[in-house]
Amino acid sequence: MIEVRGLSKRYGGRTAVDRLDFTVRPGVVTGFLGPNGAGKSTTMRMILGLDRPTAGTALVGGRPYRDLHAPLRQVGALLDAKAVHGGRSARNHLRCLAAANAIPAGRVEEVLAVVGLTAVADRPCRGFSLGMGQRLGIAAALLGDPAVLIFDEPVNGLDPEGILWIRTLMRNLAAEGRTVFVSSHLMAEMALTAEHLLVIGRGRILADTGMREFIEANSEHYLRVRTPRPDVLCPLLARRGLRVEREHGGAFRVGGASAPAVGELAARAGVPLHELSPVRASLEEAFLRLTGESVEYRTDIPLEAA
Ligand SMILES: Nc1ncnc2c1ncn2[C@@H]1O[C@H](COP(=O)(O)OP(=O)(O)OP(=O)(O)O)[C@@H](O)[C@H]1O
Repeated sequence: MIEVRGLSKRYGGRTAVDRLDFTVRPGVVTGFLGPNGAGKSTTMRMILGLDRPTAGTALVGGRPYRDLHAPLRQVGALLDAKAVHGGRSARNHLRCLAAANAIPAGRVEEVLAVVGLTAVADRPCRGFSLGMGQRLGIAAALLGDPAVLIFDEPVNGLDPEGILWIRTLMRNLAAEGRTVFVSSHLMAEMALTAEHLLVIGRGRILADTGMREFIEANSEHYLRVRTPRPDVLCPLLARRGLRVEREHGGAFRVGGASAPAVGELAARAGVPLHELSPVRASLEEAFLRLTGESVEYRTDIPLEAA
């Protein structure tokens, strides 16, 4: 379990993390989602004792990180996969970490097998691809068989096979009863991986909710309607209490009605329809709406044109 209370971090006059309160529970993958610069890495670094909070506390298994007796056995983290000495082999890198943390050498072979690096374990890490580097970072995180795992943007730059592998691994680790806390700025990826969701924007928590609840609350259904006679159809729909909004490109967005109902209404009024399609707003749109005010670096391109 990770417990964060009133956690804040200021850099000079700038607040990176602003009085965060949340709990990350075991047994599920918890996604930590926010746009660039939202404060995800800073929060994770404070949980891991790498940054000192300006205020508040972060506890791992009931203690601050610096008070853990055998940190690598209690919490494993993937922060920066490139933080490995390039001349060293994967096996040697993991053996050094194991020796420094009183972890049996046999565990190195186990984690190499889990991440699929056994065949290349004696090659120097400098020749590793991005995906292999991520796998090595994850092997190091798993080395102490910890109950808590923290992954900062683990799928960044990976190919679809690597993404699928990490997603499955995280879900399996959670199914074993571990606490799995993973950051991302990609809503669609999180929707496939996490069961619980923490959304952060400008250092503040914007949502702390089950993924299913988030999807249900934010997956808006509507119909996209195109007609050469909007002057007839739109007032007809509005009179029935339906929400009608004009979209870019001349189509209309109709909420609160089924496609057959709108089709029959149009037919009875003799209005031709050029399009009548059910649409489900993407989770990415819901995420952008939620964090829209908190994005640090924005362009002024409207959502639908982007
Ligand atoms: N060492 C530092 N000194 C000054 N400002 C910092 C430092 N580290 C982070 N910041 C600032 O704190 C804010 C939060 O940064 P952080 O890296 O935690 O965000 P993030 O959500 O992890 O973003 P990203 O997805 O881009 O990694 C940003 O405005 C960043 O510029």
